[in-house]
Amino acid sequence: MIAVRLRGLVKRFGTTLAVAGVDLDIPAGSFYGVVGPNGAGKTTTLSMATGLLLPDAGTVHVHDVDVWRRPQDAAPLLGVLPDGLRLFDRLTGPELISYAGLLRGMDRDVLAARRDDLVAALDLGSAGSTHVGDYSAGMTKKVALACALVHAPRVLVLDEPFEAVDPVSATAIRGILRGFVATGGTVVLSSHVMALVEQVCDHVAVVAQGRVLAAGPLDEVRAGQDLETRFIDLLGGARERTELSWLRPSSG
Ligand SMILES: Nc1ncnc2c1ncn2[C@@H]1O[C@H](COP(=O)(O)OP(=O)(O)OP(=O)(O)O)[C@@H](O)[C@H]1O
Repeated sequence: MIAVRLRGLVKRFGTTLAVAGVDLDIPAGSFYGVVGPNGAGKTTTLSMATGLLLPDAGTVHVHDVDVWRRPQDAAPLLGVLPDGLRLFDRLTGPELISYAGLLRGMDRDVLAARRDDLVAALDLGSAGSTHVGDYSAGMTKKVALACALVHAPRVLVLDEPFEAVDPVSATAIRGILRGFVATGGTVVLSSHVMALVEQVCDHVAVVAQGRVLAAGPLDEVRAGQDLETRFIDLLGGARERTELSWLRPSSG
């Protein structure tokens, strides 16, 4: 069963072809990593896959629901942690989670119980009545993740979920995501940290210049190498380094 099916996705920004025809099948129950260099088109692809950015061409299906034709049916299936998300700065973390649940039309009692569970699981309680606008980058990531989880979606799409998150919280998040996948959920995440992708993901897609260079089960894609080496191979080898000869304290 396919959880997310992307076909022929294209997006241009002016003269920049950010996504140049992406086809991808993300199996249900997989922990899927999307990796690629800066500017590869990961964020643009995930934004189109989750109904946040209108594609110029192509289709997106989440559990056979066409995201762009039936957004109301697709929304309950999806939990999204977008890149650079703007949150309501004047709410506390728990208020923001409640707000996300109310927008989803959740029952208030169910919502209150889940909000408390999420605050405990993601260690957000220590922030007390601090407004989200005053949160650290890692705390912001965690509260945004809580908002993506509160309605118990079937597919989670997370843009750089571990960025700026401390190791203790990262372990907690990994545990939550692994439990979600173990019970039939699907996680799609983008990351620059190959070691993390190798540790948590069972499938991976390598994206560059808006195209998928390789995709499938992790072991197939890395083909006996570690993911970082394979990634650099796929991208045509490490770029030649420009020597910054002026940046040598000893030469001055
Ligand atoms: N709103 C926008 N307007 C103009 N160009 C954009 C916009 N969003 C993305 N781009 C361009 O599209 C290309 C793909 O960007 P995208 O953010 O999808 O890459 P990414 O793989 O997520 O990169 P990173 O790893 O650096 O976050 C880049 O060339 C970027 O400059």
